Amino acid sequence: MFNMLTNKKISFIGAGTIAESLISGLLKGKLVDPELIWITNNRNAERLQKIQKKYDVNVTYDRKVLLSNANIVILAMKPKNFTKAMEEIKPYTYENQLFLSLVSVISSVFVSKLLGHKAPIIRACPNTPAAIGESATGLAPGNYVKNRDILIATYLFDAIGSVTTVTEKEIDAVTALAGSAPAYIFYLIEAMEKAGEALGLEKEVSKQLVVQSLIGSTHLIKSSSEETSTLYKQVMSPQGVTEAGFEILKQYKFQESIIEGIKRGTERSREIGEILSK
Ligand SMILES: NC(=O)C1=CN([C@@H]2O[C@H](COP(=O)(O)OP(=O)(O)OC[C@H]3O[C@@H](n4cnc5c(N)ncnc54)[C@H](OP(=O)(O)O)[C@@H]3O)[C@@H](O)[C@H]2O)C=CC1
Ligand SMILES: O=C(O)[C@@H]1CCC=N1
Repeated sequence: MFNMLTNKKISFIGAGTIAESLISGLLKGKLVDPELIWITNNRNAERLQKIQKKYDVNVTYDRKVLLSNANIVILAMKPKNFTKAMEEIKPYTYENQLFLSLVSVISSVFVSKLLGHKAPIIRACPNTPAAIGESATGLAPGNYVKNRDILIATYLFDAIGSVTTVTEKEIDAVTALAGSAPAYIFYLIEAMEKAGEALGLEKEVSKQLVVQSLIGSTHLIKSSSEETSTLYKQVMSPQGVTEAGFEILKQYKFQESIIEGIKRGTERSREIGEILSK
């Protein structure tokens, strides 16, 4: 299949967790030439050197060099650093560049306002499994986006996992659900590891059992047409081991806490967007 990223210069504003996940996934998938990846950060020169050494990409603090002839600009800084970072790049940005904003809490209207021109903006919320080509990404086309821009963005994120296109109104929920999901899952794994250890199992034995159970369960749910509730009820023998455990989960409102957590995350995403877009 034709590689839509061939010969495209991709410039990253931000060299942190999610930027590295994307770079790792793109290079592992041989989608882009490291020669055409450029990256900067705020001031952590040691971090930039580490990224350059590990991935053989280009690093610079010269925004003009970073952005000259860039086809795709990936905004990967934290919301609190967004405005300053945009002020620094604005003079070197052009309307024919596609902006993929991973700062998914900030509206495309605000991004366009800071750019001061009509470059296409697509809000994207990947997650850290992008590093191994397993991201769950939500894409929300923003301002001045043409079909070709969506095709390129979809191609890029599809190559490092799965992509779902949503509206800008939905991206806050996607950020809280999918962007944060790896943290929720690792938190669950940690709890199950601790349970194993509390019951006298070796830490590594607990981890191996829990992680493989998660891998198996995700593969099973992906290949099954059954309802999720059916899949967990199939495990439960009446008055058995699992049912006894579920009584405690229900007593501690396990599902309610997850639902409320993701709702709060969605709220927080909207709050940050509103605060920063003033
Ligand atoms: N982490 C995740 O799983 C996900 C994160 N996101 C979003 O991605 C964005 C980045 O998150 P994450 O990677 O975790 O954050 P990190 O803190 O790991 O990385 C942020 C990066 O932005 C850089 N930066 C700060 N100010 C500037 C500036 N003025 N110019 C250029 N670069 C700058 C930092 O540089 P320095 O180190 O020098 O300060 C750092 O490299 C956030 O908006 C987050 O909401 C979205 C989905 C998932
Ligand atoms: O926690 C955060 O704000 C970012 C967005 C989703 C994952 N990390």
